[in-house]
Amino acid sequence: MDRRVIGVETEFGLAHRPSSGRGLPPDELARYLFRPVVEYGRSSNIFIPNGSRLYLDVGSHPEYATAECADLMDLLAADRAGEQMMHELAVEAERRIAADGFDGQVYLLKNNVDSAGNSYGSHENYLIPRTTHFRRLSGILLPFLVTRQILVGAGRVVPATEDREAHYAFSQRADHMWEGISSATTRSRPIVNTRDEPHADAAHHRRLHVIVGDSSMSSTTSLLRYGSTDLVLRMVESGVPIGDFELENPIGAIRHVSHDITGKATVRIRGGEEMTAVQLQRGLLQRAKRFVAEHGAHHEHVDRVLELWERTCEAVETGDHGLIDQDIDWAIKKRLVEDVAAKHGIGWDHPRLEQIDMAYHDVHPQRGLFHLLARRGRVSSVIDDDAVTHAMITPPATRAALRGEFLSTARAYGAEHTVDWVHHKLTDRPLDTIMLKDPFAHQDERIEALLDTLGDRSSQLQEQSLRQRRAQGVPLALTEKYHLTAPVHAEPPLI
Ligand SMILES: Nc1ncnc2c1ncn2[C@@H]1O[C@H](COP(=O)(O)OP(=O)(O)OP(=O)(O)O)[C@@H](O)[C@H]1O
Ligand SMILES: [Mg+2]
Repeated sequence: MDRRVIGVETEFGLAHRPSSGRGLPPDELARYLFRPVVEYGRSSNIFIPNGSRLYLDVGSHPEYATAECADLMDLLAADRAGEQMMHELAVEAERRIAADGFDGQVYLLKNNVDSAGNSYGSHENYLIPRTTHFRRLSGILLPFLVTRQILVGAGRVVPATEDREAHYAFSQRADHMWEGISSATTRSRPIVNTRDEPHADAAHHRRLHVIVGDSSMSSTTSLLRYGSTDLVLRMVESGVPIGDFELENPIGAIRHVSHDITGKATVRIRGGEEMTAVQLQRGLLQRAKRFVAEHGAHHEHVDRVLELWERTCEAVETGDHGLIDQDIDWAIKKRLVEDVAAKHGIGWDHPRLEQIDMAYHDVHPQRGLFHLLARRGRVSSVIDDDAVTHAMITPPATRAALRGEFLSTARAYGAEHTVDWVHHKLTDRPLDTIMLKDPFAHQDERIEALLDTLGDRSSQLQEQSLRQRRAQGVPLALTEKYHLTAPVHAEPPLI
């Protein structure tokens, strides 16, 4: 596929720490957090003007699903916009909690395990052609994903268990995966989910749902994560020979690899050969480089992706993690934790280090340790703050742009409406439900015509500036794009 849309869903960890006593129970806290969302959309499961979805499931992990993005930089900005959005909701929740006579701070963590060992996800969605041979896809994709954690894992301080000392692992999610490929997401936690819900024209496309990833704090890590996976998919789709890396036991392998930070752990390829994760990744990287040399780069960041991929393999292989400790989440956090351990003369089993691990993922721009390192210039970045602010209120140039425009316009006119990834409906015109099955199409005459039924948009709608939107008194992502300049149904003139 020449172009691909990608979207990422992130579930966040949530906690309340009052100055004394126990915090609010998780479900109550989640309800506080989502109150502005419910006030905005009368539901805790809504689409918002930047084209994304905010969602509170039965549990208490708020979820943000980015809009479908056709450009990697848009995806990274949309992902970071979700963090910023969650932060603004947390600030508002703290204010409301205080107004109700409680105190304490609200913590939102972009990680994948809480202190009780529960896991929550960061799911990737890739548009793929329906013609992709699923057996071939899984034969290459599974080994890639099982070992991808050495490139883009978020790192984890693992406390001691009966049979293992405390140590540092590549991944947060690895221990929580139970199956290679399956159609269930929650019960069996597969690495790749095959539920067939393409949110596109089912005759031509599928949506590949990757469940295995750790959430990324570093945008450089994100670039490598989505960029390398996209390249592997392109190779599969184009049918070039990639070699046989199929694993004998993917679930055994994913844990084994995660817990050996030396990178020496081997996995068995079906048929007998043993390989380290680095050897396997290097094998795929060599093929990806050859593929790019032969077919050309399909976007401007391909060289950077390949360079990061290579450098990270090198760092794991040589043990010289300094090569990537500004770029790759597990290595950035490992260095941070090691610095603290050295300063205080404590070992991996010290609870303080688990706290540092958690605090790395705190989305609070002042309190979070990743953000602290960013302010000190200790980590690299591939997107800037303005792009993130922009992405909070602006959909990417895909079908999401139509979704955002539809929502913002209907809201300005006070017209009841419903949208999802594909459907657009004004409640009082149910027969005109519009389906947008092409995720790339960001213009559509049917949407324009439907919105025209609401009024003369060019004379009646005024777009709000960023400053005006910030002054609306709600989290930025939930502000109105348009202001209605004149009443729509004017009184009939008096004769
Ligand atoms: N055609 C598509 N191809 C790839 N990704 C898509 C496509 N359409 C939408 N997406 C992305 O897929 C994700 C869907 O998120 P959503 O949480 O709604 O789905 P889900 O995980 O299947 O549902 P749930 O979380 O309710 O189980 C979003 O990030 C969105 O941008
Ligand atoms: Mg989801």
